[in-house]
Amino acid sequence: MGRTARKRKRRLKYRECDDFSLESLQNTILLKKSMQSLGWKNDSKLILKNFVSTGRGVSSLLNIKSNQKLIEIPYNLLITCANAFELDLIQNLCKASNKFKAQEILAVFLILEKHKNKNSKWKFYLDTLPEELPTLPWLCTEAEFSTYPSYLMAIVSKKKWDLEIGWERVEKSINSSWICPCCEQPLNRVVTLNAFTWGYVVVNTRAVYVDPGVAIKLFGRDLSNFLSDAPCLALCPFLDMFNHSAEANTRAELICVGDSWKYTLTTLTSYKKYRQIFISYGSHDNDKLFCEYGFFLIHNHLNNIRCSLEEVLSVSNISLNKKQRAFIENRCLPSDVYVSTTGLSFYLKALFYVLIKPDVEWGRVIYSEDYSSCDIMFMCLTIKKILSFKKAKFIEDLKKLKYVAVSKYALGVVDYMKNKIDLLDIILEVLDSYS
Ligand SMILES: C[S@@+](CC[C@H](N)C(=O)[O-])C[C@H]1O[C@@H](n2cnc3c(N)ncnc32)[C@H](O)[C@@H]1O
Repeated sequence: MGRTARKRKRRLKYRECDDFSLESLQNTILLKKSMQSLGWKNDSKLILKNFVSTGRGVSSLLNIKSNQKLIEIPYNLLITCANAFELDLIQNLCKASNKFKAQEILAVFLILEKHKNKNSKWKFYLDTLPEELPTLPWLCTEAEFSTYPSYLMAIVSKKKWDLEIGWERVEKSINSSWICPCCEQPLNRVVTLNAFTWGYVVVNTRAVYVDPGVAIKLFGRDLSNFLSDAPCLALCPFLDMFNHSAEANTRAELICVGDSWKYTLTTLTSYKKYRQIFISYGSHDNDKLFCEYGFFLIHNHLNNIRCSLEEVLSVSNISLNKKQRAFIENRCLPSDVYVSTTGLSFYLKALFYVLIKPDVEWGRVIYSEDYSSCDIMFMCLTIKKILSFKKAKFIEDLKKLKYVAVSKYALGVVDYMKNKIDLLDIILEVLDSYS
């Protein structure tokens, strides 16, 4: 082993030593005890730890094998819309308004239960929820948002808009004469914008998907009069402590054992004891991870840079004839058009081929990926031009953003943009080796 490798190993060892157990915290003790009293069995000997690399997460006192059940949570420990509809206040809210989204209802439920403090039966869980919000790019100020690069703005604006519309709906439905039953304050002093943002973000970053058919069957009531979407979200104590890795592979299932339902997670990846156990939140690139969960991975093999048909056309100086346009539209070629560290995507190559060979039968070469080295060279050179333009634009966007970024959310975007520029550099290097 060389000196650099030895140093790296020492540094890694040191970092692992910095991880520390959270098992002696009152919150962890209460969480585990309460869950066990409600039927949870910690068969995999899972423990909570703070990891230098990710913050709070999960590891085990045992080696975990591939295909092993990691955790099995009884359904009665899940917080679903059904729990929310047990509260009179939530029923009144629904009667006073158009339909809500499941995420909005769960957000209000969390606020009301947290506000009850000791009187909430969910205190054991609520006490484990972070106060601080993750670095979600849609929580920035309007001034910061207006300086986001246009491609990010397009992804983030829908999330920002959904939160704003959700709050508008909730705020409008709260009657100013309603009083909180536990403290007799006006309800609109308890359900505030800040509190709603917290609840909404908790649901966004921690909820799991449950089959809405099962959720409705177990509740015994149809919720379609109150909800505009399906009641498919649930908060799952302890299970929401696992962090994500692009390398992890997990299977999540809602299963019925005897007459009781359980939410189970099985890992298809093995883990050594005491090491962090990751799960997969889905096959997400950094854009998706950042927008939905407020973090991104420095190395994520699913990362890519999207290219639009217009960019390809303008840089290659080609105009399309009718036959080419029809082929591109019918086969939806521009839908999955990107370049990554493994090169050009299937559809990007196909798109190029249709552009540069206007008069041939395209199907055979495209579907067998039988491109000539000359075609590949042209594709790589053109893409390099597009990426160089993008890089210059990102650097310019970054400068503008740095100038106005104050909140941790916009500063998170600054880091995110730097990572995106690094990705462009890596892809440009990869393309150099092809051309
Ligand atoms: C379901 S929670 C996971 C547990 C969380 N770390 C905690 O302490 O409560 C999801 C949040 O964890 C964080 N997270 C998950 N995976 C991560 C990772 N690989 N790196 C950094 N943060 C991560 C993000 O803030 C995300 O919004």
